[in-house]
Amino acid sequence: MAKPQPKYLSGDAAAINEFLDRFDTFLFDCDGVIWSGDHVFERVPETLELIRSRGKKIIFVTNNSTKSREQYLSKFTKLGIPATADEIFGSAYSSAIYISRILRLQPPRNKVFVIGESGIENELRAEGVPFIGGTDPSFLRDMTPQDWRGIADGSLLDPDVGCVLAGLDMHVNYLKLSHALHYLHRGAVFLATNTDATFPSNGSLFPGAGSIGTAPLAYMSGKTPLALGKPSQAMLDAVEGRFRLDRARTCMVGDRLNTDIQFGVEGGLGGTLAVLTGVCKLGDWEKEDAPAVPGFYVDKLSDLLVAGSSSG
Ligand SMILES: O=C(O)[C@H](O)[C@H](O)COP(=O)(O)O
Ligand SMILES: [Mg+2]
Repeated sequence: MAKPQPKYLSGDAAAINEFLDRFDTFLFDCDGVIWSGDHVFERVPETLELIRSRGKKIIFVTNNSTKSREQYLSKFTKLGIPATADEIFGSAYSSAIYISRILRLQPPRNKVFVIGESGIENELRAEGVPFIGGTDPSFLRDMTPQDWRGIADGSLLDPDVGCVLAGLDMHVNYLKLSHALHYLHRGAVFLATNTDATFPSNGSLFPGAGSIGTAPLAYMSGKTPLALGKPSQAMLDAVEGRFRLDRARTCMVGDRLNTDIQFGVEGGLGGTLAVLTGVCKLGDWEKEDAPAVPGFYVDKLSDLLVAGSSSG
């Protein structure tokens, strides 16, 4: 059976108006759609304003765990993109609420060992979840003979660690991974904020969270983490619960087939829009092993601007 073909919208004002009229809520991915690093794609702020002016709800759903909602709000503000902290739902937040409200680790083994940046730490702190590792400077160094011995005999390990959470860590090293491995050996729950293989930034691709922490730890421990970012339906359920989404009137906009588009398709959302400014390239969805096919696609997000402020 022929694969469904996504509808190309760029340059077609009537089709874009019809597309926008189908949805009340737009879930926007960030890296590769809104920006690439600190570079905001052309006319993205106007495009978001157009969508708001048509009475649509906007929610930013990012797998990037390096920032908390508050830290993202600062980035949006710094880059001149109107947004509120309430509209931001990141994988660091998704992971923190999963740990505090669903996993509910019981003391004393309720501490999290973090492979990741301050975004995870800030969201865990906001949920009252204790943690170690992460950006702690005492982990940003080479292994010493004491480390080898102390990790092996457990004297350097914290007995209260009951979970290892792995995200995008720009400072990962042998010491952190060694601690994480030994906590997993001791039965700690293995979670990942997301498993993206690459990270789109500065117009190119860099190592992603999945390649930095999650995959190496899974390989060395023989364990598979529970991933809490897109395409995880646990994240969509959390977004739905938080924002009272009508899935049929909701569209996921993203640059990656095996996170954003798969998230929307498996979640039964009314639509998915692929944007070709990030990871996904034209026709990737036609490949035999494509994880999902978007309903629509555009070359860049601002192509939606031809619609104009009033519906068709
Ligand atoms: O490696 C990562 O964590 C991802 O590449 C990055 O987070 C993607 O973020 P998103 O496109 O979901 O905003
Ligand atoms: Mg993206």
